[in-house]
Amino acid sequence: MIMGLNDKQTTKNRHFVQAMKHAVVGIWTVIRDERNMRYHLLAAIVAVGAGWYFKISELEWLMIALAIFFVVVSEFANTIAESLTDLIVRNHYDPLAKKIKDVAAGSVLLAATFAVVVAIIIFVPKLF
Ligand SMILES: Nc1ncnc2c1ncn2[C@@H]1O[C@H](COP(=O)(O)OP(=O)(O)OP(=O)(O)O)[C@@H](O)[C@H]1O
Repeated sequence: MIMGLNDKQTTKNRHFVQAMKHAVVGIWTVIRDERNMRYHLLAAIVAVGAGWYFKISELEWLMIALAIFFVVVSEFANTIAESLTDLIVRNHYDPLAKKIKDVAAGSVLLAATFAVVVAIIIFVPKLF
C-alpha cells in the first residue's frame, strides 16, 4: 500500500518529500480507479515499443511523448472534474454536472484522437 492513501491529513504538507508522496498517491489513484487510464497506458506502451522497433527519429519520439502526456494529463483533468462534480452533486441529476462531465470527457477524446493521428502519421508509412 502506498503511504498516504489512507491518511486523514487535511493540513498543508510539511516538507517536499511529504508533498511528493501525496502526488505519487494521486498518480496511483488515477491508474487504480480509472479503467480508461489503464487503456491509455497500454496504448502508450505499444507506441513506445513500436518506436523502438522502427527506430523512429528524435522528432518522432517528441511527438509520441507529447501525444502520451497530452492524453494522460487530460485523463487526470477528467478525473478531477468527475470527482469534484460527484462531491458537489452526489447522485442528483444536474444539467451543469452533465455539462462538466461531458466537456471533460470530450477533452480526453480530443487528446486521444490527436494521439491516434500522430501514431498514424509516424507508423503507417513505416509499415508499407
Ligand atoms: N450528476 C449527474 N448529473 C447529470 N448527468 C450526469 C451526472 N453524472 C453523470 N452524468 C452523465 O453521465 C455520463 C457518465 O458519467 P460518469 O460519471 O460515469 O462519467 P464517465 O465519463 O463515464 O466516467 P469514466 O471517465 O470513469 O468512464 C456523464 O458524461 C454525464 O453525461
